[in-house]
Amino acid sequence: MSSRTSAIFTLASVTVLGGLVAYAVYFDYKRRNDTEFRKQLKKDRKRVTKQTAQTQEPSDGATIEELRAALARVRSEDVPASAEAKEQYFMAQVGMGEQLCAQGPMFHMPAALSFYRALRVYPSPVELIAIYQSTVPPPVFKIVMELTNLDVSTPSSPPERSARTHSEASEEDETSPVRTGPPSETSSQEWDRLTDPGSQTPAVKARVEGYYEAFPPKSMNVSVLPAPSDPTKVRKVLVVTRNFEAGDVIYKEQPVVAVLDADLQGKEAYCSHCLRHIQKGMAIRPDQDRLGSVYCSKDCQVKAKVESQNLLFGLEPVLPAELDKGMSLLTRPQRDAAQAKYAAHLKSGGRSVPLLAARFVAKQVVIETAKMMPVKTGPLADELTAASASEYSLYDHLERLRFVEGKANEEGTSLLCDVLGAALPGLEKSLTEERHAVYQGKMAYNAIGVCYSGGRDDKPTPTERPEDQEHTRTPYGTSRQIGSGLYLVSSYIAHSCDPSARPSFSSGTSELTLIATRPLKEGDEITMAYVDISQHTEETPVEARRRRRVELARGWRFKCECSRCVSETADGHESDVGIEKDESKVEEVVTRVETGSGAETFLQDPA
Ligand SMILES: C[S@@+](CC[C@H](N)C(=O)[O-])C[C@H]1O[C@@H](n2cnc3c(N)ncnc32)[C@H](O)[C@@H]1O
Repeated sequence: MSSRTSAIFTLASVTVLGGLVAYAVYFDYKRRNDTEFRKQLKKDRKRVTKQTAQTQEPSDGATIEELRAALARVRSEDVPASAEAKEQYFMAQVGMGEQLCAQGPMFHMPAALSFYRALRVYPSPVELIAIYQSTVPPPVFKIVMELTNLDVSTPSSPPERSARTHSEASEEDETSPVRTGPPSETSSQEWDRLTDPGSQTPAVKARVEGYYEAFPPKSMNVSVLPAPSDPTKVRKVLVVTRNFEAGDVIYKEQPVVAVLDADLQGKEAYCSHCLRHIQKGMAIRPDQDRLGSVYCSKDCQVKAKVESQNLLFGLEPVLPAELDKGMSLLTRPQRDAAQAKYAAHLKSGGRSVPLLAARFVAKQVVIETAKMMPVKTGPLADELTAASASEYSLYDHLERLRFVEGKANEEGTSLLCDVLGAALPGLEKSLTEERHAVYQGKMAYNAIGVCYSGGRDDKPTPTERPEDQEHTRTPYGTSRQIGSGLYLVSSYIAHSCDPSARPSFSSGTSELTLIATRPLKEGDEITMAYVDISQHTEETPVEARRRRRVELARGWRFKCECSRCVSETADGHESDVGIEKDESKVEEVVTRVETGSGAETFLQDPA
């Protein structure tokens, strides 16, 4: 390969990878939810096909060496084993291929590779080749066929389905595989049927229905079940799957992301990663850290860096050296400037939710990037290998969580997008203002306060109005917490003023230990107190009840219906708590797939 071609490939591969990761994080969401987006894709595809046909462009001049190298790479990749995983992989690869095609001739090779990967797992390859033939731009289709030919003719080829694909295809179609002109309407419809997960094929349905079989893991002794009071089955409760005595540990859970409270950032008292208390003089402070993070150990420093800190606030390459090839040096000034602005924005806001959401986005990117690397190395190798093997992504987990819509923040989204795009061009496409608002809404609604050893009593008194203050779920009171985290399983625990369990942070870190507060029988619901439910010395019982109910209404926008409130309010002392009905919701797509209904049946009202 000439040095010029090689340089173009380096640039393209970095951009393409950024685009692919962005795809993995965002594109699937759009394709599932947004018909306009799908229409636009179809238009882009037609436009590119037409342009290509008019210019009679050859197939990008991929040499046999380049094709061989590409084929070897694809062959070395694992193919998912289960039918569901194959379907998911298929849809992801076709989606990537479509997106890459729409970006023009420079992306024909990576586009063809995506379509070729999809072909390897599709149960009816002949049918798929026929569809490719009429829907994929001819130069891309030509590369797909060249790869297929090469696969069949190369002796070391493993006995994969692609060989069958080619021979069957040859038998069926002896004419030139390349047709010109835009795809027909019929083929577009076929394409949409195949690639639209909303079409609810049996495998997609099984995957959706199987989610709460696989999650939470059986070892955690809990299950997520439809709330008995909800006929739509969209509302969920967490129940124990075996008996427990009062004081027993039900499970332990690590946060997906956690942050220190803003006033503790930059101090040397707590670890910015695991939130552990740090003895005086023992903090590890990296040379350059825009947020002033400190760590209790080298291990925490490295984990934080890999999970999100480098992407958001560091200047080291985001990709492995063989892919980065010096690109990170070129993008360094732009990255530096974007991060400085974003860090200043976060510091001036002084809130936890934007940082929790940014860390969540970064962690998704890290996992999706790792999925594209055949070998996982480094401090998160085990976690990344498990995440890659799992049928469900972080996105699947977050998508199902309840939330209250937050306000979009144009500046925050644009600054975070600048950081992402400067680190990996194309990545900025993974976030829109609307998605960012949903991420933040979910963090705000589900985060649990981390508090151990009685908590602290030096938190500055908030200056915002009570309804504007950040609330986390904690029976110890937000003012005592040192930080907060998003816990995927514990997010399903409902509130009760007479809870059956309590979160404990007895390890002195952000690891949550759930303890039974009374004997629990298999199938009993787990509840915890989201707020301080004790009666303070200066309060009457009625005042204490009103305080906790108002706090719940302000923070989580629901009117508490726990058994204690129901029995206590039966005395006629219920006063207005500032809300009439539950304002929380799940995303439309969740209701749609879980109830098997159309969007019009989306229920925002509580059961
Ligand atoms: C963090 S989620 C808990 C899981 C949720 N039930 C679900 O369906 O995914 C909190 C939501 O559960 C419901 N909820 C929890 N505790 C409640 C209570 N004591 N009274 C009424 N609704 C409650 C409210 O809809 C609230 O918005």
